[in-house]
Amino acid sequence: MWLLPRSNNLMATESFTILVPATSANIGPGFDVVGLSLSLQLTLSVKYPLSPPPEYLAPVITFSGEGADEVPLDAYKNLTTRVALYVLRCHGIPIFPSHLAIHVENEIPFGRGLGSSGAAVIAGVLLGNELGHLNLPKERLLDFALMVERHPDNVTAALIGGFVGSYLKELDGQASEAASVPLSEVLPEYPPDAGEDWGLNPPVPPLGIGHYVRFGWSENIKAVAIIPRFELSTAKAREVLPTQYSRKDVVFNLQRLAVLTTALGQTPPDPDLIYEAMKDRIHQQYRKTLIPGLPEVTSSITPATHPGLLGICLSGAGPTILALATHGFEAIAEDARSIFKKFGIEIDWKVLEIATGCAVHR
Ligand SMILES: Nc1ncnc2c1ncn2[C@@H]1O[C@H](COP(=O)(O)OP(=O)(O)OP(=O)(O)O)[C@@H](O)[C@H]1O
Ligand SMILES: N[C@@H](CCO)C(=O)O
Repeated sequence: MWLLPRSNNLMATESFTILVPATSANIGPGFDVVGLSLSLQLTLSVKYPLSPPPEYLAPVITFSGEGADEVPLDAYKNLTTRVALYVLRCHGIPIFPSHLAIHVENEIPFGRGLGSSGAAVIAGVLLGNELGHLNLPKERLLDFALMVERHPDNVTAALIGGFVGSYLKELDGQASEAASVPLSEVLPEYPPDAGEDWGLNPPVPPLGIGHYVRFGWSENIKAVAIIPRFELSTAKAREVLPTQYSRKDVVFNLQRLAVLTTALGQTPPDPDLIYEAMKDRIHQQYRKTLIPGLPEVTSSITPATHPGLLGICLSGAGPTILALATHGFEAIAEDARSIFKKFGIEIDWKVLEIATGCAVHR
């Protein structure tokens, strides 16, 4: 019988790749309700030895692409690994495997309304699920994601893929108490050598927080992402929103959203129906103070002036503008560039496909 030398055993590694798409939330009237997965990816390549050397080594993260110059590489500060640790700790696993190496390649710009944080959260939930061999179903993965990112639109679309609508279940007393724990407690920044307190009693998510459905999507429709070269945090873009709305404005959005969820699945898509159905009165008008040029871009670029355009709106919390179109992409984007330029804002633009949801490859 041949025995493998010990050094070969040390080389045996567990490795897998996690892929999560960008997302655009709201699509006009569906504030905190609908999301669309887009063909920009967050990719994690994960590796660790099956028989590590005896001395524990904390995870090493390397990062390339969008956000590389600002993202924390300490696993106890990085959003993705903190979420993974939260999932592990909820299952009684206090630490990452020793000698864990994670390389991140990121195409999703930070703080632009393209779901970078939602993708990071879903990547973290999937990472925890894989490292802990937890085998959690999608519904449970969503519960964990919703404990961290409390609006369901981005994370659900990143998890499920396509054009997705979701709602949060009203929770009973005890469950809603667990779900209302401050984020700082869900994701404490425990240093690797904290010793005694590994925080093994984090608030476990209540079961079945989020519920979703995927709508149809006409394959002729592409998304033009017009991306201003500045960041706007979701937190800041939510602070400017009112806490109460008039019945008129709520009905305005509900009417449009009801039409939009079916209209975007029809072939050929109808620009007259969709352009009006992508208008909003719940969030965009309040965010214009943070995004100079927003109303000018959304009102000047129409199906009449730009053949191929179906509708135009703020992507997520902004500042990216999302134009849905069947053709004429360059004219839409370049005219948006000229308008933004008048407000001193430079942009980049990309034509994106509607993507499938997240995936794990072993
Ligand atoms: N891949 C990542 N790894 C770690 N942290 C990330 C990653 N992507 C985003 N983040 C964190 O999320 C922050 C951006 O989140 P924010 O919610 O403000 O914007 P967004 O998710 O890009 O936009 P929106 O939610 O409107 O689509 C970044 O500044 C960074 O702290
Ligand atoms: N629905 C959220 C999306 C942010 O990612 C918002 O508009 O604030």
